[in-house]
Amino acid sequence: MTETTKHLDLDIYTGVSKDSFLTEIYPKRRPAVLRGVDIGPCRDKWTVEYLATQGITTQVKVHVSTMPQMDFINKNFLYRSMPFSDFVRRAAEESHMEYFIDEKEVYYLRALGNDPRKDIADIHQQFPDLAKDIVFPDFFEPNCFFSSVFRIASRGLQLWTHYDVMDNLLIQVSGTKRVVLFSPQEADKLYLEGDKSSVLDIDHPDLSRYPLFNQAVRIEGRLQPGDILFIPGLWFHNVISEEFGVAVNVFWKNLPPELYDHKDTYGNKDLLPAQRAMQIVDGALKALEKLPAQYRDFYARRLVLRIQSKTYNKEMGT
Ligand SMILES: O=C(O)CCC(=O)C(=O)O
Ligand SMILES: [Fe+2]
Repeated sequence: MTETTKHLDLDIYTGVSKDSFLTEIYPKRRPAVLRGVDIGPCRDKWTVEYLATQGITTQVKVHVSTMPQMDFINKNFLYRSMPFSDFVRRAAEESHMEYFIDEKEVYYLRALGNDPRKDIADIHQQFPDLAKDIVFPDFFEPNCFFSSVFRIASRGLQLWTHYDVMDNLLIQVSGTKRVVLFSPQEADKLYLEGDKSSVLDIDHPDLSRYPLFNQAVRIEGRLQPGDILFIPGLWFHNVISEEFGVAVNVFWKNLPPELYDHKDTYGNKDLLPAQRAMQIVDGALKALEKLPAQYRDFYARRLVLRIQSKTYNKEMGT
């Protein structure tokens, strides 16, 4: 980290009830750690030994990486399928007798639906016995529920900075995690490729390639077992599992249902009006191609100014 990095601590709230969440925390639309909320018996029950007795016949598709920092640009990971019980054992061990790439490889599970193209991840469907051990906070209307996703990581694993479109409660059941978040308003400093930031090493960014990165305000904290991290939709997050860790996150549709893409099984496809706007911008860029470079540059700047003056939310300072 260089000196120019602006860093804030994540807010931590204790004694959170449905009422205090909805009146004091949720309306701020800022990430927050909720500490001490009842998450059910999973906290004590979900040891490696116990989890490894579950899901012997349930196949999971996992990321297998040679390096803890997963790289979606140079693809230093593979996808492999294995029984859930084997996966848990492997993710919890430091060195493997059986491996795909090398004995020190690390693993990450982001659970999927039964048919990943059509079905949405829901631990009640894929892991009904384990689902009995976890209680989701009743902070949103049950009919807004979208998915519940097992996230299990080897020690050291770092998930790249990305955003999801729905509001999210990330329930950390075991293991500690370092989380870094950036406001959606920092998007222009994050060098996005779709929903991900191409800056993989957020602690030592290559400033010759990503000169603005350290100007983004980072909000940082550490999740402990039992903590719940509220991640408002569009907030960027980067996660390092400091230990083998088990988490479940719950996405819900916090906006009217017709705004969401019905083909989205992950909770990360852009909202329909945003998709349409991006297609229209692509059309505008195509139209500008007919102009010589100097003119294209000028009208592109005018377009940017027009978009900024008509849409940027001036009240939302970071
Ligand atoms: O904790 C993790 O493994 C990643 C969490 C995440 O990306 C999410 O809940 O959306
Ligand atoms: Fe996410």
